[in-house]
Amino acid sequence: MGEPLLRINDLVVEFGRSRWSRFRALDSVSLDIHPGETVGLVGESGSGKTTLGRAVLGLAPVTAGTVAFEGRDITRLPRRARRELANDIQVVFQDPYGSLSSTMSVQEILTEPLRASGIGRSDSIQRVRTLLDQVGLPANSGQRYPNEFSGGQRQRIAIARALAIRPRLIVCDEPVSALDLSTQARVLDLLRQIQDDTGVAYLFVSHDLAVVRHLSHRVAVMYRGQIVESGNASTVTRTPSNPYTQRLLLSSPIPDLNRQRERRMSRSMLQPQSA
Ligand SMILES: Nc1ncnc2c1ncn2[C@@H]1O[C@H](COP(=O)(O)OP(=O)(O)OP(=O)(O)O)[C@@H](O)[C@H]1O
Repeated sequence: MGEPLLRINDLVVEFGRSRWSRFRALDSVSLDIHPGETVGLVGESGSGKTTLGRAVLGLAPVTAGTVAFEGRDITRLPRRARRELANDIQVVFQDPYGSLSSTMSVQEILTEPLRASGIGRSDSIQRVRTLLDQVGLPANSGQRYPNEFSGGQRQRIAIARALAIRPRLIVCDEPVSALDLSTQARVLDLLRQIQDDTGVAYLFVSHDLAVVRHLSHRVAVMYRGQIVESGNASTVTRTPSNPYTQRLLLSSPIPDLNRQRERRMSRSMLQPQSA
């Protein structure tokens, strides 16, 4: 494997002002992500997954360690350099309802990052068309507003926005956990399709081992701010060696999302797919 796209090295994040109230949310975390790779990050609530994603985005108070993107230290970038980095690193959040402005049309939502990166009006219009097509939304979606779409469709809009300026890495923080199972599977398939087409890498945060297995090449398991196990996605999610991962697996047995979806579809005999 060549050079990693992202290298997280011995990262420490602490919250709290005083020495006595300080809480270590990340404790010497190291993780690499390679171009075009999906690394799933699992762990129970409070284990530090979101904090790690936020640290990559420059949104967490890093006490020690480094985050490097394509070999460049991005741990503590000044605001302007961080804004420029948004061309390369984007994010998709969990909540497809709260993460999109309700007063902006889809066209405006998708044009905003294009304009911010200096892309002209006619190129933007063309790019929005391509993005809508890429995420499987109708061509006339641009004139509509987020509240006119379902949760799955909104998440497609959020994915289109993240893709707008062709990032190399997307931090996906629980991007499907607000969606029902069959919609989850379709959005995950979309993320994989986009990765095949564009070579984007994902840091995929989820508490759900089934979701992570569905999409990831490698999986890292977090427990109390540390990565306790990492490796090939199938090995970690089927035959984990760490006792904590084994407990996690027992507490959330993994259904096969595709098989569930097939069962559901054969039951409902192909209702229109709106997600
Ligand atoms: N801004 C903050 N100030 C203080 N503590 C915080 C802050 N953000 C996170 N924490 C703490 O850091 C720990 C890790 O939180 P984090 O949100 O990263 O966990 P998580 O694994 O993503 O959990 P969940 O699956 O519930 O989202 C938790 O104990 C949390 O309370």
